[in-house]
Amino acid sequence: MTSLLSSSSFSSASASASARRVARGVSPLRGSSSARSRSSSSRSRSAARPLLPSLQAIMNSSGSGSSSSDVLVDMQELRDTALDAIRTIGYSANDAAVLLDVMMYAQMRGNNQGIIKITTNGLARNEDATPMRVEHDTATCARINGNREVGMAVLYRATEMAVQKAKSAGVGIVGTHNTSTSTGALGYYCRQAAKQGVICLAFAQSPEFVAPYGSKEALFGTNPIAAGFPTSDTSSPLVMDLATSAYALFGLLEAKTAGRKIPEGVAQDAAGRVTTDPSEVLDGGAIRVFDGGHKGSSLALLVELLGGALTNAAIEDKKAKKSWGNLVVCIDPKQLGWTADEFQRRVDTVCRRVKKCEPLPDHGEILLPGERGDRVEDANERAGSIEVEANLWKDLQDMAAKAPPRDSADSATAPSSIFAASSGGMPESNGAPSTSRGTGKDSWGMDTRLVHPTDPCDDPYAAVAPPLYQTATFKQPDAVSMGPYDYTRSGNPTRAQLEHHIAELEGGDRGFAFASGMAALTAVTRIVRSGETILAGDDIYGGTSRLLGSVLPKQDINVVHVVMSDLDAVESALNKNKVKLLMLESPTNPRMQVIDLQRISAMAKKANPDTVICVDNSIMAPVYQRPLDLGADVSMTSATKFIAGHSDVTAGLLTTKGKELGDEIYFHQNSEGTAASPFDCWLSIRGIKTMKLRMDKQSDNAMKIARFLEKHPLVSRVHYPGLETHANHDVQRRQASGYGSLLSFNTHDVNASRAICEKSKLFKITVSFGSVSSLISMPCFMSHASIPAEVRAERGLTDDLVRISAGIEDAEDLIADLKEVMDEYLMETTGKPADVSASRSVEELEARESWLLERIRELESKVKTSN
Ligand SMILES: N[C@@H](CCSC[C@H](N)C(=O)O)C(=O)O
Repeated sequence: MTSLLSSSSFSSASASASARRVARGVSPLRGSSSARSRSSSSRSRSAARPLLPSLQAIMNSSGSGSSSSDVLVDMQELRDTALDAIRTIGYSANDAAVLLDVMMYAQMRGNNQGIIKITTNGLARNEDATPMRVEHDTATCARINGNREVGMAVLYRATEMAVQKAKSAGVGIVGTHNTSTSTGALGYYCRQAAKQGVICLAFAQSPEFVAPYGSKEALFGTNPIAAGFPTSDTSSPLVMDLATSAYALFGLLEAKTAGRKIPEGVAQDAAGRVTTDPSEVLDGGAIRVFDGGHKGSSLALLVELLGGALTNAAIEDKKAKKSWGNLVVCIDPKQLGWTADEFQRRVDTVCRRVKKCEPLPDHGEILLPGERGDRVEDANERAGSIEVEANLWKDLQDMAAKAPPRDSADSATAPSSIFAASSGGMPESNGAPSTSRGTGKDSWGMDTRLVHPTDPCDDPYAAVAPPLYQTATFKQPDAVSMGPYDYTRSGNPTRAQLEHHIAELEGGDRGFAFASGMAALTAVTRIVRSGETILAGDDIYGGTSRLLGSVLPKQDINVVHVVMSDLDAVESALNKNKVKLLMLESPTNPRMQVIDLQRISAMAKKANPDTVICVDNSIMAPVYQRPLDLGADVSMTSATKFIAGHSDVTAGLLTTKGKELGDEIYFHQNSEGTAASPFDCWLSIRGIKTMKLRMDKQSDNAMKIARFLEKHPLVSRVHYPGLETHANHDVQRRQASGYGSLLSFNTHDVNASRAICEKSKLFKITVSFGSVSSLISMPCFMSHASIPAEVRAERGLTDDLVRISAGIEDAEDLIADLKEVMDEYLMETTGKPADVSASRSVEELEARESWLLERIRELESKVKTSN
């Protein structure tokens, strides 16, 4: 999948093309170079006053401190090594690719925001990070809570969203807050956006280092502003990127480390006197604004307001609060009446005129903003290699050597899209509910669409809460003609309201409400005739497994199971069998495998265009995933779960594409009397309105629980698509916009699992999921008990598996509840407290060992930082 922002001129493809021009490997360089002088000072150790951890780390970066030379590194090798090094920090393949792309932009241009961040702890992952969340979203604006995720990934996402909004609504304004790591060179984001044909402005607010004009006190960050303008050379927009400070913070740190002075007039000491001693600046002094006057101060204030006040970032005590903000503004020039070409030509004209201005006698060529960096980048690209400071390169290689083996996803050195669907290079069918919209009803976001369904019943009293038509029959106009409804089995206005709403939410042609999820799935199987074949996964809900294994074979329907996460196996099963119905779940119930819905749907249609693809979407629901957009023909969401949300309804909703399929499903719903009751529909209509609020909270809780479980010695494996360690974490990020409330885990000890379920106080032992209350179950004895034991064993579904559906309680209470029970069990069975490893199986010990190694790495990096 190509990202909206991934068309960088130094993407891995172009880098590898140039890389072919030089021999792989490194060679020492002689003589000086700007790259060398930029990086050499970072080798020295120095005890700076504690600043931001990443900046402190830069000062402490490894190396001998003796003289060294730069080395010439093949570009592709640098990218590969840097990517591996980033992976050791624990980022997902996609995040790692984003970070690499942002830093390589700087590295290639000789800017100090490059890969040194990797080896100097500048990308340290935050322990408390949870997935960033779009917490406010309209057609033109959005605000992202970075949830302490890495700054570059958050700003990347914000830029994607701003571009999308600008393309669909003319303007896109996206703010971010709650990140406290560097966003790298701001120009990167503006360039990527401008390559998409929009004007982009970016503002980054950061902690207190710069004094307002006339003041002693540091209040502003270096507060850069960047802008990108599309030009007629679409691969090379005009990009400007300027700090509003007179001197870069990094430069100050470098000067201190190297024992150098800083230029006169760029900074002041604690008393506000101009100083050239970097230590005095760092010791209670401040950097000055770039012009040392009120204009620079006004621009720094502008960034503080746009990047901080507007975005919900910290605006006081910023160093301690660690919530920095960014704002991205994208404007489609078409909004001012230009075609793309016309505007680009106008930008060219202005730039040409600037370039042609007669220089002052003592001034050489007039350069446009970014032109010097462009030239360095071009030269590096042409050479296919780049100078890297020797110690930095060694540190990077040492880190990379510890990277786990790559799988195919890890090999991508250009980022794929993160979450939001985009029109610029991402397939239209991305199943994550779109965050970019135009105007009008079709353009509304999910929160709005949940609350404002179209009313197909045209209620004469315009009741805000739709009426409940609790009636079995409807009086007819006369004995020989029929009104819109006659009998509730055949149709009911309350049901019609729900059916219409689910079709709107899933993006289908027709919706149906059934008495249960199983009734809905059974109706779908009615399209399969005797002798035809259904292909299904092997990790599937027990009820579906029973339908496929014990009901349909009685009608001579063939059922083939395949490991759905194995795409080769799926392809071969699709080619070997003429599949009439393909039944998928993603994530799967109960082991939370993520299935690539888009790829499998495409494979199925290629093998047989008549195959009907049905996805059980109950775990994600349309709030997080829209299977029809990913190529499915039918989507089923159990209304018992998140839709109704309060464990008080049993119902199942189907959405179909196309008239023929819809008519056939309706025929069976009516003929077999499997529709949902009006009251269940009414409760579901009511539940839908708060669904996203609930699901977001439940997902946050699930993530926190998953992270807790991951580290508990009683747990051998956690299955949750939100964890970076999940095999298909990236597929989940691509096809869905959340991770959901459901997770499962193994203990390899049925008694331990039982104790957890039975002794916890806040988790109710029940089947089902999606309730406001947290639920816990042992699938093999409960939801999946109908699958024969030998089939479960064959599928690797073990008795010790525990499934949790996180509710909306306080995460801290839920975790404390689990912790108490789990620690107690360990104590009782091993006589040792929870943090002492009990006698365990080889697999458990291996899992424990990797966890311990990970902890050691973390501690080592902390020690390195505080040295
Ligand atoms: N006794 C029921 C089990 C229902 S499980 C409900 C739900 N879909 C889940 O996954 O928990 C049965 O036999 O079907």
